[in-house]
Amino acid sequence: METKVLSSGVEYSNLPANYIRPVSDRPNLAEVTDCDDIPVIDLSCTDRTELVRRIQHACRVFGFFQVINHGITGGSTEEMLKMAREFFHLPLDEKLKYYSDDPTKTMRLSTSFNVKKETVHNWRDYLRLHCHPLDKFVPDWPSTPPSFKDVVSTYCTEVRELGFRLLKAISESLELEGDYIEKMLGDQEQHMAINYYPPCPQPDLTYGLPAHTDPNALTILLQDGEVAGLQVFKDEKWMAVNPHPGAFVVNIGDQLQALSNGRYKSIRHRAVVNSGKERISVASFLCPSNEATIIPATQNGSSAVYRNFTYQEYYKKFWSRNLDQEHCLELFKN
Ligand SMILES: O=C(O)CCC(=O)C(=O)O
Ligand SMILES: [Fe+2]
Repeated sequence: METKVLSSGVEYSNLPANYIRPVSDRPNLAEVTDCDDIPVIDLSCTDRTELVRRIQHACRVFGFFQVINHGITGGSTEEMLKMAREFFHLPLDEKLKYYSDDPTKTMRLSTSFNVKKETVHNWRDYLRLHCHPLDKFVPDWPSTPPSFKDVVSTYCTEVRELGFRLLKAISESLELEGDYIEKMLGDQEQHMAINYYPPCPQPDLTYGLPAHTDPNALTILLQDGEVAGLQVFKDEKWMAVNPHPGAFVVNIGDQLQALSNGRYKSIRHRAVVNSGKERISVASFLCPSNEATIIPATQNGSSAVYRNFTYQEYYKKFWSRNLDQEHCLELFKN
């Protein structure tokens, strides 16, 4: 690769060899169907029982859902996407000040997934930020574009609040006390991945992000309103989750799969790229505190599917592997 990141201004007419997947591991875009049935849940629903029932159904059957009327204004999400776009359009030298391939860094621009470990790269750049507590991390965030810190920290605060509302409803949907999950996860960390997928000369040969599950507790994804790319694995098929106006895509991460004792699933998903348009997505991850012990909530005398573990232990294992290996939770089974 000529430069460390893809968003360097270089236009590629062919996919560089180190992005080409083997034939057995390509996206088969012609076989992907549109997913019309990922639940769209209206959070302004005043019938709590009904709302919790919908969330329960979505988590059990899909592990994924979308939320609308979630209380975050369109202005805030538009600003967030605009900031993301402006950041990746900065001159290369300006961006490279933030570059690192060390996954332990709390703020870094990087590319692909884990450049030091992987053999085939992914057609993605990303800016990864730790976001909680904000006053600890914001000073280190990019100072260009000038309003980046303000816009992104406002967005982070709003998303965190939304995440806690969702965790409460998810707790209730598991027939646990409303604050059960929050208590178990401790002082939750919040990380953000601002993903930038440039137009790709041969999108059928590579991925933006290959199939993976999210290692954290809950993910709240803001998708580009115009350009699709997210796909979920459902009923043995890949399905496209096309952008829904004003919606966030929410998914259960590995920690909620473990905490729910496997009742809710952390579903495999991936991002594909396209030849015509850049795509942006902003993933906000709520993560247990490092010291939190994840204990499966068994029900009616059932036995625990997973052993107890700390998030620190899990996260270390997750980052030591490749993204496309078996589900990391398999290694924590009883
Ligand atoms: O870009 C997307 O739609 C998916 C991003 C994602 O799955 C992630 O950042 O973990
Ligand atoms: Fe993900």
